Amino acid sequence: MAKHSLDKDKIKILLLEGVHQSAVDVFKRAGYSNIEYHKASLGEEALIASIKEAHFVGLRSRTQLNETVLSQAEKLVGIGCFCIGTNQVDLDFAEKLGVPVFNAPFSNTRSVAELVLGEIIMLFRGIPQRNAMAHRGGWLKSAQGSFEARGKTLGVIGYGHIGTQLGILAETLGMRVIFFDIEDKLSLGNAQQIHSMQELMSLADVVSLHVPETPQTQNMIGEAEIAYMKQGSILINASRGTVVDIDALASAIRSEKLAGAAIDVFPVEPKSNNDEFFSPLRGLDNVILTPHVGGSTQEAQENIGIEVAGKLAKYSDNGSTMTAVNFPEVSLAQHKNASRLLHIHHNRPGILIKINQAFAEKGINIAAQYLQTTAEIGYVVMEVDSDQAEEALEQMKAIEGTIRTRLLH
Ligand SMILES: NC(=O)c1ccc[n+]([C@@H]2O[C@H](COP(=O)([O-])OP(=O)(O)OC[C@H]3O[C@@H](n4cnc5c(N)ncnc54)[C@H](O)[C@@H]3O)[C@@H](O)[C@H]2O)c1
Ligand SMILES: O=C(O)CC[C@@H](O)C(=O)O
Repeated sequence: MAKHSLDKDKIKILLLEGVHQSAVDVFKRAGYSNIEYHKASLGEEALIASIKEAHFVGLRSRTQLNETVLSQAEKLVGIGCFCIGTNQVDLDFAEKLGVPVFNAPFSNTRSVAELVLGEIIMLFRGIPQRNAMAHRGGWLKSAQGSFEARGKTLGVIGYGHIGTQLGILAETLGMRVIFFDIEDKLSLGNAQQIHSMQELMSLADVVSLHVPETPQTQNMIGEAEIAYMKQGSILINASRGTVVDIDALASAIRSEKLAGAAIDVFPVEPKSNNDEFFSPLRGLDNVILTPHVGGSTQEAQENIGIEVAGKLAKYSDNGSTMTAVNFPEVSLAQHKNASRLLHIHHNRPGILIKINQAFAEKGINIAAQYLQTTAEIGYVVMEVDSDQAEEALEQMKAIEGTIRTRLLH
């Protein structure tokens, strides 16, 4: 097991939003016992108080790691988003601080695809409104507005990990699948790429959104886009709440332009299960409202816990940053018979030369060296003899442009 310049029991790991026990198990197996665990997200004040002493923080989609919070997190070494989305973290600011952000890009994608498939069937059959009526004592036994999914067209917007899996699942029901993506994508099954979103929306019986939150996807579906959709079609959003203009959707449901919708994500979501959920969609029986649970299955959460905790423990133990979303990616095996120095710096010309010069002047032998950069920062990993490591660390710290350094024995 790697020795650290800081003992492992002094490394504080802050876990928020009830991340799965599998994450705690991974950290404990890796020797990290100083874990502060919270079942819910923390308000900004409490978050700042807890994150101040934390070396690693793990969160899901509710916690906002903005500039104000990150500025107070002076000891922070790494961030783990125990989900796919990373929009809740100010990634650029974290990068400037030299803090890599990791996520779980695949682990819950099947869960989302399965939920959406189920919603497609339910909405085509008009089940949400029949269910709601039955709960109120009504009885809506009629084939009116009730259809099979077979033979209908599914339009997927954002044909990534979720969109592709949904497409394959929908084809097994006999649906025709078309998709729109800003990238040219390999079509799986018989799916067909459509190069205009407007055209896709006018062809599909059900449109399902699977795009990330970006400036381009902000309110991507509003009144004008809904107007292109087929009369009596269905809209599903399990991506991010900012993608759909909810007022426009509510009025399309009321006017019966759309026959139904399923929405899992909202522009403003309650901070905890004890807070009230407000939405213009409340009370519309043909809209399935779910509390951002697309990826919330036992299978997904357990796998995410293992994946993200594993990435954080690895970065802590040996400096590996593979799959970090805001940071130069370096894949490193465990170091043996040497100490490893990690140097994060502003990406300016000549820094590596300066480090090498400083080491040469002090007679520090470099056993291995790795460098990766982004436009903003550079990440150098060096291996030196352990008896020269402290001296090497001092030399590195003195280099102009250094953001932070770490020493792993
Ligand atoms: N509801 C949930 O619980 C839940 C769970 C997991 C993921 N998500 C959300 O779903 C999103 C998609 O997940 P994924 O794993 O499929 O991501 P992904 O990155 O694999 O796929 C996203 C796709 O969207 C495309 N895209 C990006 N911008 C676009 C645009 N403006 N127009 C059209 N296409 C665009 C990309 O090229 C990519 O193919 C995530 O970003 C996350 O926000 C929600
Ligand atoms: O678990 C969560 O809170 C977020 C789930 C989902 O939106 C994701 O981004 O993976």
